[in-house]
Amino acid sequence: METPFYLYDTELLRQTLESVVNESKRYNYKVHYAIKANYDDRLLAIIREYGLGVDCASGNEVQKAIEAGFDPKSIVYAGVGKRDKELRYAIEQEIMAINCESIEELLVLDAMAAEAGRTVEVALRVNPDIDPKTNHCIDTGQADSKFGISYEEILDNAERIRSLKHLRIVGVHLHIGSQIRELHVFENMCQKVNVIVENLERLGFSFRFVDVGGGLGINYDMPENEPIPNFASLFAIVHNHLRVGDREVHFEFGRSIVGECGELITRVLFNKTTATGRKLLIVDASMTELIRPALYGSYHNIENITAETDRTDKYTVVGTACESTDRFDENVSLRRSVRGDLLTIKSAGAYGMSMASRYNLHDLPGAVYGEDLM
Ligand SMILES: Cc1ncc(COP(=O)(O)O)c(C=O)c1O
Ligand SMILES: N[C@@H](CCCC[NH3+])C(=O)O
Repeated sequence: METPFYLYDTELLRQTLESVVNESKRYNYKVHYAIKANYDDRLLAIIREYGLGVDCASGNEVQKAIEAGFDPKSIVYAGVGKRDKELRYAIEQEIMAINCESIEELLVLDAMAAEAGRTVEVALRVNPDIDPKTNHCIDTGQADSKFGISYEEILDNAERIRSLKHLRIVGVHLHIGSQIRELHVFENMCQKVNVIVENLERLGFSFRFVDVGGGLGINYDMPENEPIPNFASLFAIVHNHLRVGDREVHFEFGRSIVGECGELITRVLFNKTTATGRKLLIVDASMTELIRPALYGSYHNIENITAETDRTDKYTVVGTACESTDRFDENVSLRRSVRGDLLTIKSAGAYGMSMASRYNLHDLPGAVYGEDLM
């Protein structure tokens, strides 16, 4: 296989899915997979075997999930800016719920549902105003965020929302952010959700489910120490703090399902030293295969997997794209690396391939699956 390529440990994916399914069963929680994290066909086929639903962020993602064999009734669709054709497609497919993120979207959807002669099941995506203590680039539930409708705006419009004849408001949805490692944040989230749900039900809403989103973080620093994320702890927090009544509880995990099972394999092209003395290791991958370091300053653990020496050097690992932020890490200690060596960039299964681009007309990377190597 030509480098760079993604290598997926399908056995680890299966173990991760087993863990999330077994832990969620204890409380009867329903788990959706956030397909934006990685929509590779082979991975989707495995995820489907474990009975997860799908959380989508575009009409094309809904279509992909349906083509991959997921039951439309197990698909939810959120997004601040759904185009008319995407809303119409979701109505047609009769998915589990369209998660609306503005009052205007609710009004437009109601009119479209009327036109289609349907009643559409909807969840209100609430912005709970919570600091998820993660990288600010990937938080989604603070007051000023573009995501969700503020609780106050829902209260002000409660009557109007309830009067929409072609929508059945069946759920409350929220997602406070991604790569959350401080799990106590979810405790605050549950307390806010309790107030929101109970007050809205007092106003006459009746919710079949509460969807608390995804966000469970993975261990980018030391992936070997924690290959499977701690679903049990998150579920226990939600169990202890969310007042559920007879409502279903749904989750939407992306990174925690596929993050650790993928790595990006890249080859060293050149060594060079800048005039300031910085040792650059130029590899054949770039931000076009894995944009997270360039986009958010995110850290991924890197290792030289073919070096023949144990002596190390400090490198700045940079990619081939014509952008100065195209670097994977700075001042990283690696076994002494020469042209032709292979490096692995770890924990790249989520938001790696799915965010790849063809900038500089780069080819998209291929994929290799562990189960084919046995
Ligand atoms: C609405 C929604 N649900 C689920 C997810 C999945 O999040 P994560 O990959 O952090 O589990 C995201 C992405 O952050 C999202 O925006
Ligand atoms: N793509 C992001 C997270 C955003 C997830 C979707 N809201 C990442 O790589 O961390």
